[in-house]
Amino acid sequence: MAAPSPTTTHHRLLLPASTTHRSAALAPSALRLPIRARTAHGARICAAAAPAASTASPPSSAAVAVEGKPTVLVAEKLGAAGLALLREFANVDCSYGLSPEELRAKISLCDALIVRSGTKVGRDVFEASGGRLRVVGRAGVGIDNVDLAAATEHGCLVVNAPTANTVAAAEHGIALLCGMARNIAQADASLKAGKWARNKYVGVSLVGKTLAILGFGKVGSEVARRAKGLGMHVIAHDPYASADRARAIGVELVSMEEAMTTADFISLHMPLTPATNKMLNDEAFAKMKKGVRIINVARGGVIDEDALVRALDAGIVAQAALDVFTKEPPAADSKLVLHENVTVTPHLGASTVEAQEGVAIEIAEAVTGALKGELAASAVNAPMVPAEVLSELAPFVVLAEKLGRLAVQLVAGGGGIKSVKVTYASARAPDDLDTRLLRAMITKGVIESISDVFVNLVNADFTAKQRGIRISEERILMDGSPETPLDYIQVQIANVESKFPSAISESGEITVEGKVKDGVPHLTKVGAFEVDVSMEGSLILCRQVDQPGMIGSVGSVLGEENVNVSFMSVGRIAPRKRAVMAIGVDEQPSKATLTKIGEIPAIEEFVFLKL
Ligand SMILES: NC(=O)c1ccc[n+]([C@@H]2O[C@H](COP(=O)([O-])OP(=O)(O)OC[C@H]3O[C@@H](n4cnc5c(N)ncnc54)[C@H](O)[C@@H]3O)[C@@H](O)[C@H]2O)c1
Ligand SMILES: O=C(O)[C@H](O)COP(=O)(O)O
Repeated sequence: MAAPSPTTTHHRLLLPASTTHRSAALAPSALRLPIRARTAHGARICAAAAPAASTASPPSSAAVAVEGKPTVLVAEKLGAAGLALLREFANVDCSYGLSPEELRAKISLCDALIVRSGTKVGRDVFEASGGRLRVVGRAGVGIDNVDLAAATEHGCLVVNAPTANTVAAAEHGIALLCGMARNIAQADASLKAGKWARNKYVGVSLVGKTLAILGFGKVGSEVARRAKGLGMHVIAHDPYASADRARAIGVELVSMEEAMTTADFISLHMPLTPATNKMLNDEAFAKMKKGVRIINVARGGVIDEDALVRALDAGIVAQAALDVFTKEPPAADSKLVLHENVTVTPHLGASTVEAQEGVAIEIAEAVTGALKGELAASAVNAPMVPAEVLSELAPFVVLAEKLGRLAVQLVAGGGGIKSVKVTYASARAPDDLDTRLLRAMITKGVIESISDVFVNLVNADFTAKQRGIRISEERILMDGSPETPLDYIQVQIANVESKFPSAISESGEITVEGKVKDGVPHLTKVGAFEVDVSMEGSLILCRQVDQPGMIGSVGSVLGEENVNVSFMSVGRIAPRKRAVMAIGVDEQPSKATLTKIGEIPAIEEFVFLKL
């Protein structure tokens, strides 16, 4: 029998560069998420080689880049405390005000990018990064300036800083509300222009008026609390908010219709999404009470700005106070900005000293954590797996990837895989076992073995779908203690031929099964044959006639080439019939040695696999 050529894999590290040894996969560091790719830290980092930043930039702080450290490009102003945190871990290149071309040119030298709302991180940026960019940190809440789909497709994690600027944005909303009601900005400008126009700037009172909050999230609820303190009647519309939470603040959740028709003031606090884009349009303004006043510290795009100008001109909207615009900065001749009944600020909602320090720390922690391979609590394009779940699943994560890699190496030809079925056997109730990470790792094991695509938790599902591979999951409820999350994991690949036909189960799929024993992943089943080998190093699977001396024959062929056998296990259907022998080896045997094994008369088929 001709020896099969050793199967090569494209395994890339899941682990930080400091834990590159294979056995480290079982160390606590293995808990770290497979976010980072291609260990960019091996790559040469030289900010000086990057194109010069625009003249608006401060001197590059990564001028003395340390080799082996990741590079973080900070493209917009970030608080000092955040920069200090970043510098402890990475080469930090502060290049503010880059043009899109400059950003594209620089990005292939960066492992992470930090932006605020002023930098568009589109598909072009991910494409230009050449796969090196692993994390985009949005130093703020709104992520509408980041192409999340493109980030996901490129396996790039996007994290934001969701909490640190909440109060600042709410305070700015209240400032705009009060300032608008009392014409503060207009009166200030008028007095400075030498006028004393007391009659012109008579305001309206807030007490007893109805404020409708659209988007009752973090900022919306903080605005509500403060508005209640001003004696306003506060209602809110948010299809996803809990009525209990609203009630606790003394706010009634209402329909969009009711909010539109009853409010004296409307304050916007929803994210910009396809669903909220131009939510306030001609139709919405037509429903509003004549003389309504609008505050927007959310995103300009949630208002149809031309429709707002029409509503202002028609007197439907008495006044508007706007911090955000569809296009920022807006055109110098913007009718909306120049409208006498409109008060504007240049996107200052998050701009307090305190909020910016907080945001900088929040995003620096999220980005460095992600670069270290940890799951970020503020990830916006990856499923969140709580730390305790991650900790107990750690050895199963390793097992899952190895089973995926093993199963795919058993496929004759490697391509043409359409369906992978994963079975999790556990004593836990289905809703008590989070399998997303395991599924991602099996996908990684399968796809990285047959392609050059890098797979991580961010892009696993997308990559499988893109390659037309359906990953289905099934649960088997076992008797026993739910203490251990899983008894075994089985991976099956259907409708393919195998280069080791004994791996095909009775139901016709390539089947491998594994368990974790003492924290170490073990292969426990191949096809219908039960084996038990630790999944380390490489593996030779032989199917032979069950007869004395087989272990010795194979062992001595390996011994002749000084290949160390780490484990050996024989699974058989019945004595003296067929058996499958699984042999773990520390070194890769040469082709000649594999040929010799194939020539042992009782050996009917065999395969060499990398784990
Ligand atoms: N001007 C600024 O500087 C500034 C500062 C912070 C936040 N923001 C903006 O404010 C937005 C809200 O921030 P947050 O921290 O409160 O976010 P959040 O996620 O806590 O709240 C957003 C709320 O909007 C709701 N929502 C979604 N779709 C909706 C719809 N169609 N109608 C009504 N409500 C809807 C969500 O259910 C959620 O409760 C951000 O997305 C950001 O764009 C602006
Ligand atoms: O979404 C946000 O967090 C705010 O709009 C703040 O944006 P900024 O970071 O550009 O000030």
